[in-house]
Amino acid sequence: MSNNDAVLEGGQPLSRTAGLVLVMNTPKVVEVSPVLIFPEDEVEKHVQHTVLQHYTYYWPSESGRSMTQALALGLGSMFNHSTRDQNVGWIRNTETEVIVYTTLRDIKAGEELCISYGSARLWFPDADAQANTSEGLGDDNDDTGGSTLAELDLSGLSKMDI
Ligand SMILES: C[S@@+](CC[C@H](N)C(=O)[O-])C[C@H]1O[C@@H](n2cnc3c(N)ncnc32)[C@H](O)[C@@H]1O
Repeated sequence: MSNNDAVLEGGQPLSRTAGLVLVMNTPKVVEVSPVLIFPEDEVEKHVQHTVLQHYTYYWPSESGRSMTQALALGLGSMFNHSTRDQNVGWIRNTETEVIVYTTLRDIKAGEELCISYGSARLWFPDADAQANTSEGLGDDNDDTGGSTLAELDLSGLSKMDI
């Protein structure tokens, strides 16, 4: 059993597709996902024409262009997005080629773990934003058109040793 087996399990959360649910109270690092990096030419020719585009993260490229993308292996591809209550932050480590996912607040066992896909427009109807509407909290993020997970600015976590 790996550490991840003890922390996360599959659930049926927000999107009614797969997601991740916490099985113990508030660990700090909930997942470290190695990444599979797609160079720019592969992104242009292949990735952006497939469902993989909905799972990949922007990854810094040698050329400085932003077309390089990375697929998180392990559980990193299974986090759903929350507009209302993101409880997990993430950050790339480009040296070790992993994405590290870290709790942002106390989280109880049984809660869904959600990251933010960033401020770009979402490419799916946001179940979390719709929940906001039903609670009278407004709905300003039910957009479509974006495609790739964007980076969250996590000051203070950028020097993690993982
Ligand atoms: C990175 S995957 C997350 C895992 C995905 N739920 C699955 O079953 O494979 C991104 C996809 O999850 C779904 N998703 C994530 N967050 C969502 C949300 N807040 N509302 C609705 N669908 C969501 C969308 O279909 C999106 O394309």
